[in-house]
Amino acid sequence: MKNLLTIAGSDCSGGAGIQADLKTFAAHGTFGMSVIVSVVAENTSRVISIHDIPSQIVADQIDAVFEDIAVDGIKIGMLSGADQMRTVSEKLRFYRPSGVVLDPVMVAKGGRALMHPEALETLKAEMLPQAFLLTPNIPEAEAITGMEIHTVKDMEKAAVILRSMGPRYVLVKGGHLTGDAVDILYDGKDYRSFTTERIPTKNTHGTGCTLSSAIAANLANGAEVPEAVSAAKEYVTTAIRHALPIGKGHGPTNHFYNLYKSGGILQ
Ligand SMILES: Nc1ncnc2c1ncn2[C@@H]1O[C@H](COP(=O)(O)OP(=O)(O)OP(=O)(O)O)[C@@H](O)[C@H]1O
Ligand SMILES: Cc1ncc(CO)c(N)n1
Repeated sequence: MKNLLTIAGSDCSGGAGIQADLKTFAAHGTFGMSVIVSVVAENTSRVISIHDIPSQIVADQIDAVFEDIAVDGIKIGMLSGADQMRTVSEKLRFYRPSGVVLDPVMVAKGGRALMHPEALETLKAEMLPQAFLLTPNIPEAEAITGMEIHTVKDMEKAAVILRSMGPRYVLVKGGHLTGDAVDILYDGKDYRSFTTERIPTKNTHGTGCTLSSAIAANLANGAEVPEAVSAAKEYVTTAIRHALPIGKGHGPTNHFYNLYKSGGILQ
């Protein structure tokens, strides 16, 4: 069994962040571990408050994992500020894990910032060069590149700019456009698009976290990048199709349907 680590924020309502990542890891038959960078008091409707864990405790959590357990795959999600980014970046340079999937989380579905806007330059300088695969959604890709994205062609242009900032692969997610849900993967040479029909639902809390964790798990389980993305896209689509209508806002993705499908749950 492979060991997967998520470095991200905690969503107490269970739909996004660390909680979505650990559920996704388990559904992929991997052993999930977590380094909590921020505790977010949030639910399907709103973010109430954000408490950043002190940098030393973030660093200690990373040491605790790496000094003891082989890390086969890693996903990085919400990093609220420049301090958190510098701490994580320093530890990545020290431990040099391979296959870092970086989801540059900036804003929650309800609109509240999960990353301080002043940290954008640190994200670019410290984090992007360490990413094997970067998975921005449209607003994140716009913020990092400074360009507007309205079409799949724009997504391709943004992917080129993003890749020039360091990551080996870029996956621009099209969840925020209209029409089919199209994601674009760029490897420096070719584009590959991953397309599914848009599911008419408001229950999309945690889709990005689910997708990036599924990619990290698939990579650790031995898939090549296009196959890892393709299988993760299928995973998140199933998780959205069966998303749970719980809470008053954007309900969470459903990991259990994927488990039923894979035979991981016997009934
Ligand atoms: N309504 C939908 N139907 C089908 N697929 C969707 C839908 N919404 C998003 N997706 C897909 O879900 C994945 C996550 O994309 P999205 O753009 O929603 O990420 P995100 O905004 O980072 O999510 P998060 O809310 O976790 O921050 C992508 O593969 C995207 O194409
Ligand atoms: C902790 C956390 N990470 C990521 C997201 C984005 O979905 C969220 N809402 N909360």
